[in-house]
Amino acid sequence: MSERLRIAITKGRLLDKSVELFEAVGLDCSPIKDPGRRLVHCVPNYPLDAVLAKAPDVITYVEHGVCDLGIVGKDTILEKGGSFYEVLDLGFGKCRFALAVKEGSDFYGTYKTRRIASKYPEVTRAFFEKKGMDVDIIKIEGSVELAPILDLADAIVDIVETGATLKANGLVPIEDVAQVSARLIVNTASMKLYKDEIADLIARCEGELERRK
Ligand SMILES: Nc1ncnc2c1ncn2[C@@H]1O[C@H](COP(=O)(O)OP(=O)(O)OP(=O)(O)O)[C@@H](O)[C@H]1O
Ligand SMILES: O=P(O)(O)OC[C@H]1O[C@H](OP(=O)(O)OP(=O)(O)O)[C@H](O)[C@@H]1O
Repeated sequence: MSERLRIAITKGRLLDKSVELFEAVGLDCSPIKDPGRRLVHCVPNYPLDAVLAKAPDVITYVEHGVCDLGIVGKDTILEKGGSFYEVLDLGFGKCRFALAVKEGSDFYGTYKTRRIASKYPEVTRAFFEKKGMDVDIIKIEGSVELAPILDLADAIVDIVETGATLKANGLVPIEDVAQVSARLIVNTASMKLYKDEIADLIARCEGELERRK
């Protein structure tokens, strides 16, 4: 009798593509496709329960072992960090972190300490530390593009997918910070305790990702 695993899946953008991948490898995800307000769903034909959570909480549940696996964006992993195995790049949820400024501004030309607004202060801090630049970082919770428009910041570090939001708000990306996509992560103890069960799910996903190439 194989153990019943529990996976935390990021709600929102990544949920549909996660369901698509699991259905492609034979898991019946019909309960998850119409979740309503229910947060825990059982996959009827595979020993897996799905927990629908906010991105940073996926990492928390996997790190604490209350979920054996998780699907979360590389952006959240870079921002929050943590102790778990990152076992697969799932190939969807593709976007990137970029440094962006108001069109026409000379970000690198000034000698004053620059102010950077971001929803991802740790990613921002690491990026500028690597460049040996001292910056002031202002944490913004969303719609980060407002910060340079309101002259709160000289630049932002934010997620860019199509570039439409930057363009619509008169901002331009001047440097890429990191590539982002959805990742499958695994609790370190679960990887040992449920090696065969986890290996089966990883192998199924790897096979499907190979077929998609
Ligand atoms: N254009 C995008 N904006 C934000 N996240 C994106 C985008 N494209 C892909 N992603 C990926 O989707 C994941 C979840 O995005 P989603 O919009 O569902 O939640 P969120 O914006 O991070 O959270 P919330 O807006 O609820 O605070 C992100 O962590 C990222 O990995
Ligand atoms: O390059 P684009 O295709 O325009 O996508 C990038 C935008 O998408 C996200 O906004 P969203 O409103 O989804 O999330 P937020 O609440 O974090 O701003 C992100 O914060 C950017 O603003």
